[in-house]
Amino acid sequence: MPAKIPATVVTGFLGAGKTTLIRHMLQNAEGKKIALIINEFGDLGVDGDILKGCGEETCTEDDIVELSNGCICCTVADDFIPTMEQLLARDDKPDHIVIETSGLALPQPLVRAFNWPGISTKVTVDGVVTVVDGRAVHDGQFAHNVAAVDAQRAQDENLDHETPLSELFEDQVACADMIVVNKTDLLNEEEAGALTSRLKSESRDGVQVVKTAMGALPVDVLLGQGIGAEADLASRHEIHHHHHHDDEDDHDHDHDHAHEHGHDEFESFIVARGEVTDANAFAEQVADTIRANNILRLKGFVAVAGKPMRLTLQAVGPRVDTYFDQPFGDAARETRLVVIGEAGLDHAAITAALQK
Ligand SMILES: Nc1nc2c(ncn2[C@@H]2O[C@H](COP(=O)(O)OP(=O)(O)OP(=O)(O)O)[C@@H](O)[C@H]2O)c(=O)[nH]1
Repeated sequence: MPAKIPATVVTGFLGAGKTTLIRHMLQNAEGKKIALIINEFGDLGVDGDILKGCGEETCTEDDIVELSNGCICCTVADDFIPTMEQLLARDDKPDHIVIETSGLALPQPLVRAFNWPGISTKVTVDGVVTVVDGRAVHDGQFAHNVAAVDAQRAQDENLDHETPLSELFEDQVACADMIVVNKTDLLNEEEAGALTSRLKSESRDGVQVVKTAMGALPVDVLLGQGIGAEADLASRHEIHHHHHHDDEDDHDHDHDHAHEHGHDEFESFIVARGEVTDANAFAEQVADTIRANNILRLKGFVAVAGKPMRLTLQAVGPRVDTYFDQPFGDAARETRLVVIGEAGLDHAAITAALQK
């Protein structure tokens, strides 16, 4: 059976920076063929035009599909599923599918749609990325232009118009596998750090919170999370429960000290080593290293003593997946891992921890 095509769901309020982030991703796709499904919201197809205008080989007009029948979570069966089926029936299959939801759709019903027969065997949810307007959320407004969000809500009778924005926001956070705090150019270092800690405490365990401006995140950080969110719906509460975070003082302790004002840079480096004796123990060792060093992604191949096959290792946050993929053949039996994180990673400590 061919491998399932990974699909990333990008959610976040109007104006949070979803289109900006996706555009940056398409322009830096590094040869990945990405198909986009955009859920425009009864408007002029602006996002689609912006993205089609990006002029990259990797995003021809054919690769962009627009849904315009309103809120994606209300029209899953009529609109989203057929669109997805068409995309999957093409000869020229994408390497990755990115779905931009209109700002108000709850991601949960969309994720659930991936369990649909005919879809579930071909696609899997790679991860849900929630983009937040750092400035607006810090200020307790959630969106830059609250009036515009309200107007958007009023346009669609399918949408519940009563739920406060704060609760919709919490639903988006609860469903996220990665939270992108965008617009850090409008926050100072301390504000960005406080917001990051707050979002970490409000999201599920292991969810990554990354800061950026103009959505400028490496494709490797955004895509390839391999979460399989459709199988894990129960943990993504749709119904909002109030959590009390009265531990304001704690914020100082897990404060993320940004190394510079404005947006963070990312870096990656390679750690090589010889064979490992025990695959499971090594996976634990990798998870510990990730936790101790704030690593976003770690992936590569591992040589395990006595095994002719190489072990593929993929980690997103502390979640480490491994599988034997193919024989080493004539290739050197060595372990090579790529470590990705925000700039300032402790190369020496990480290398030592992985070479132990
Ligand atoms: N200052 C600042 N502005 C940004 C940043 N990212 C995006 N913007 C601007 O914010 C506005 C909204 O960005 P979009 O990417 O269109 O936001 P969106 O989430 O796609 O919004 P909709 O498609 O309208 O739901 C645009 O004018 C962007 O140029 C950022 O990091 N900093």
